Amino acid sequence: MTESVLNVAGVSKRFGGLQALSEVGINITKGQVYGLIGPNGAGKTTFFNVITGLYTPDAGSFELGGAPYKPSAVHEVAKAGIARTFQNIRLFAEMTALENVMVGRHVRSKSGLLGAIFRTPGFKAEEAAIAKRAQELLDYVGIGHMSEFKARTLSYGDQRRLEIARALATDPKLIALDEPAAGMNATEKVVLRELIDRIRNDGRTILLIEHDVKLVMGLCDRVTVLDYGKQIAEGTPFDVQRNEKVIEAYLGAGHKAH
Ligand SMILES: Nc1ncnc2c1ncn2[C@@H]1O[C@H](COP(=O)(O)OP(=O)(O)OP(=O)(O)O)[C@@H](O)[C@H]1O
Repeated sequence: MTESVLNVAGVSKRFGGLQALSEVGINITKGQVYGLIGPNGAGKTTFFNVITGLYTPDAGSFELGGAPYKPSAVHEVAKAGIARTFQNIRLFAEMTALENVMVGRHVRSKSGLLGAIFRTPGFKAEEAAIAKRAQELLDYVGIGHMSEFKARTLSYGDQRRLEIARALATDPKLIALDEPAAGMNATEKVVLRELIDRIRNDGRTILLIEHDVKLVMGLCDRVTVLDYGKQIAEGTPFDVQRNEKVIEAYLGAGHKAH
C-alpha cells in the first residue's frame, strides 16, 4: 500500500459571494510530484493558501503523514511538515543566501530563543550544525558558491532556487512550490526541472502549482485540474490532457489559456 503524505477532502472556501473552492480533494503519496493546474482564477492559490494555513477553510478534512492536522496557522503548518515557496518570491533581501536557509532550519532547532540570547554552548553547537546543513542545501540546489551573497543580489532563477533550499531546510514531509517557473527563461526552466526531479528521486514529495503546462506534464505523476473552484479532472498527465472538460476549460471563452 502506498503511503499517503497529504490527504485532503471536501475543501471549500467562499469569499463573499464567490465560491473559490467547492469540495476539492487530493491524495498525494510519498515520492510523488503532484500538479495543480487550471486557468486563471481557478482557485489554485486559494487551495495552496488553505493547506498552508494562510486561509481558513469553510470545510474540509486534512491529514498529513497519516495524522489529522489543522492548517490553522502558518508556523504550525511548517512544524507539522509542509514547507512552501511563494509565487512572489519572499526572501529576506538583506540577509545572505546562507542566512536565509538557516532561518528555515530554525523551525527544527531545539535550543530556542533563550539559548540564542545567552549564546549557550548548546546554542553555538547547534548554530554551527545549522550553518553546515544550510551550506549543503545551497550546494544541493546549485548555488553553494553564492552563500555569502545578499539574497537581493541573486538572479531571479537563483532566488527561486534559494527559496527551495530554504523550504528543504525545514525537512518537510511535503514541499509545496507555488509557480516555481514563473518568470524563468527556457534554460532556467530546464535547470529547475532537473532540480525538482532530483528532489523527488531523493525521496521527497512535492505539490506544484504551475502555469507552464509542458513542465507540469513532463514532471508530475498525477495532476488535478481546477476550474471555477471545482475539480474537473484528476489523474495522470496522459489522461488529464485528453479529458474533454479540461480541454474545454482551457479553450473556453473568458479564460486565458497558459
Ligand atoms: N483574498 C481574497 N478575497 C476575495 N477573493 C479572492 C481572494 N483570493 C482569491 N480570490 C478570488 O478567488 C478566485 C480564485 O483565485 P485564485 O487566486 O485562487 O486562483 P488561481 O487559480 O490561483 O489564479 P491564477 O492562476 O491567476 O493565480 C478568484 O476569482 C479570485 O479573485
